[in-house]
Amino acid sequence: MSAPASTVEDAIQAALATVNDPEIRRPITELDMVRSAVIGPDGVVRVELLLTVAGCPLRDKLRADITAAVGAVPGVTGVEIEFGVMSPEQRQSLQAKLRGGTAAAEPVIPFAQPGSRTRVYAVASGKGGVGKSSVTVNLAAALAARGLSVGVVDADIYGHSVPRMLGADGRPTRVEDMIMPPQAHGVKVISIGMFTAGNAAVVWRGPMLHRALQQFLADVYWGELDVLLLDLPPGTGDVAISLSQLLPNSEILVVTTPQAAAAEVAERAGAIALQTHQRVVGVIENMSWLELPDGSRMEIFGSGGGQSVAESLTRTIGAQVPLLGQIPLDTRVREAGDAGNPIVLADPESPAAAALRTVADRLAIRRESLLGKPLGLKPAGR
Ligand SMILES: Nc1ncnc2c1ncn2[C@@H]1O[C@H](COP(=O)(O)OP(=O)(O)OP(=O)(O)O)[C@@H](O)[C@H]1O
Repeated sequence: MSAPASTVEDAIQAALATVNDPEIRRPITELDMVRSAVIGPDGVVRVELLLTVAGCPLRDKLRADITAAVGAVPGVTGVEIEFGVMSPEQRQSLQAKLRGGTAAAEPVIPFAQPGSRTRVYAVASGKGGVGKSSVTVNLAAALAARGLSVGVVDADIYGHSVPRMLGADGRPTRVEDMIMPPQAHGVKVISIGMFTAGNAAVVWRGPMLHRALQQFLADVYWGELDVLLLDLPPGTGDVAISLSQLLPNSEILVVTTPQAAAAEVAERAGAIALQTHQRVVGVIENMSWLELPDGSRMEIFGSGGGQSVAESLTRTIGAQVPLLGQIPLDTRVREAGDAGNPIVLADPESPAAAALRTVADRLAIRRESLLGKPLGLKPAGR
């Protein structure tokens, strides 16, 4: 005996509502992508689906998910899907919907809104090459592996290496003037490198950098993020200042090596927080030592840099700045980064991965303990 028609149709709608758009990660029904879904007398359901863009690379995934969900409804004998494309008006209304119903003329940065629950960490270093990007991608992957919703902005305009290190080499898709970020290892990533041709160098002045960063924060559809990490360029440049203006509640993570010369410049990068009234969440020492086959440690870059930056920032800023972790030198960190599979995932038992995970745990624990409460953080030093 077949079920009454209305019940089957309700069940089909309910099944469609379980299918998420793979990019936007919200149900296709909520996004008005399902134009029609009709069951014929033969039990075959014909679904007309509107894609956001014609060349949508995720068409096959949508087809498979819809077929599985609708095909499982009792009484359904088959599923046929016809793909169409949204009109400019439909895309505009989708964009307004994603922005929370406001077709804002001015770009709105969701993380800067009162009550935003997203923790924003800006990863800064004094010198280049200390492993800031490696630390950023590993923290992002470790936090995502804990089940948090994580985004990364590669704001290292001159040395953008985050997409490669995360293996996120897809191009962002556009819905009107909204940008859908590629994802890898559960992390949403956006980088200036995704908008430049090949390996072209970007020579931008302050106002252009500011605008690019604003666009990454406002025009990218991030969804509800638990954590947003920003990989800043080394030093105390324009991007750090712009970020503090765009996201005054962002917190700074300082990466240094144990070397005294690196530590001195790292202190300067951290001390910028005094002027920008940001909080410095802690210091991460990278390349701390190399473990030799006999188990002893060779301190290639000396020792004590991380601790000394933490102590000096604690004094300068007048608030506790802890040393969050020490990451050993390990060729596997580089190899994993080169392969687009961060070491916390590629070799989770290695000492470097364990040290990175411990730092990620400390960052995530702070957020979970605040879950459900407005953050209301007082900027350090005020
Ligand atoms: N703990 C580590 N052990 C071994 N190699 C590492 C480690 N950390 C980083 N590296 C390697 O060192 C190089 C520099 O690292 P990375 O690009 O992350 O630095 P960065 O501070 O972001 O540099 P820049 O700011 O100049 O882009 C990379 O080749 C990376 O793979």
